[in-house]
Amino acid sequence: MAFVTCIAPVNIAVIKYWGKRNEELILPLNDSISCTLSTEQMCARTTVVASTRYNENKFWLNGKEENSNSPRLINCIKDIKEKAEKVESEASKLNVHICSENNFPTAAGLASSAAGYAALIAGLASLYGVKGDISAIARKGSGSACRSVLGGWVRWHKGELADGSDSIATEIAPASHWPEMRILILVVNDARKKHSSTSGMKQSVKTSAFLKYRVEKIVPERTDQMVKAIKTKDFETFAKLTMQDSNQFHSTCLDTYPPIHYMNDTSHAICDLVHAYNNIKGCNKVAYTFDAGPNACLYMLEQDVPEFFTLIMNVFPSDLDSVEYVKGMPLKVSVLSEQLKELADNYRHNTGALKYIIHTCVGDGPQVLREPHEHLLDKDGFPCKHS
Ligand SMILES: Nc1ncnc2c1ncn2[C@@H]1O[C@H](COP(=O)(O)OP(=O)(O)OP(=O)(O)O)[C@@H](O)[C@H]1O
Ligand SMILES: C[C@@](O)(CCOP(=O)(O)OP(=O)(O)O)CC(=O)O
Repeated sequence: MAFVTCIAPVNIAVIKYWGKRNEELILPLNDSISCTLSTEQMCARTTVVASTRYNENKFWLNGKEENSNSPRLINCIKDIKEKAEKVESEASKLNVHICSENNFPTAAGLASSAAGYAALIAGLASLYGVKGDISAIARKGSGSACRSVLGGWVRWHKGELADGSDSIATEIAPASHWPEMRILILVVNDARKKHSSTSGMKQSVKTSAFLKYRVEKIVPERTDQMVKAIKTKDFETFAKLTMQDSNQFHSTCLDTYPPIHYMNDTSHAICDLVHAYNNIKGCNKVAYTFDAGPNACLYMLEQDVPEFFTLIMNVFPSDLDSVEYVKGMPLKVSVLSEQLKELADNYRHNTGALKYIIHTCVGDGPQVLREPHEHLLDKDGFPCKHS
């Protein structure tokens, strides 16, 4: 029995995917662009094993057995096996046991499905010796997952073909291209969200005329501008486009009937604080973006992190000790100017408005882990006691 364990990253879109033209093949209405986050802080870890001894596929997620017959999982396994047959992989004829864990909240609008399906498909591809593009298969698990099979800055092309074979992800620039880029995730709520992205976007496609306008008129131009801003490392433009696109995505949700609200009062307060801070600094130093949940993902350059982090700590005080409140890469505090102290006083929230903060950076795509102790399945193919 060959075991493969793979870790895969989260990605956060700066041009959002919202709306499908084909539900089954998961084909989007528009191109989208994302940044892959480092797996050092947030990742899905998945172990896969194939054996003649298994009479069915099995799947465990975060220690609990899940349905292994969901159409998305079945489609992904079928597609990767078809590719594996072409390279005459013997293992591809067998059933598989899959065990996965996320080291961050699942289904809370922090892209767990993206990291999870990327880890699964990258793991199966390694098990079966499949080479070449795997983004089109990951896409069938969850649309945004196709962007997590690559590192750095990634574009998911909507594609034109009816079979979806050209709806794939490609790299705009590797993680090393913009090494100063940092990401602060402000976790407002890490509970499972009420409206899934899948059902939310379906309702938007059905009812929002604004979505049609966004897809036809706004995104094509904005995507080109975003590619240029990333390639030239133009933070000012990158930040403006990122915030505008997040706002437009959430406006589309509001234009959906019945309306969908993913952001809450704390999320809106974070937007206001970012704009007030940028205003004081005289340029865009920080950009926010929100996925299908209230949690803020803030992009900024390394040199600006200490000051903005100090401002956040003043605006959103916490009872937690610093290890619990601030996770990920180390963070330094700095001295605030009188003007920023006044800003903090004006925006101060009650203790506990933010649950915690994750500090991370741009990272690479999925990686296969070689050490046996890193597997989540034991020698018989069942979850290890510690997992
Ligand atoms: N590690 C994983 N392996 C396989 N599937 C996973 C994994 N993590 C999450 N999923 C699947 O993704 C579902 C959650 O997806 P959902 O889109 O609701 O939330 P999210 O991905 O965290 O948020 P969003 O896509 O809005 O950022 C889970 O219920 C599960 O089916
Ligand atoms: C708001 C988003 O995060 C939506 C992600 O949607 P999903 O990829 O989770 O949806 P499905 O394809 O139905 O699985 C924006 C984005 O990541 O581009």
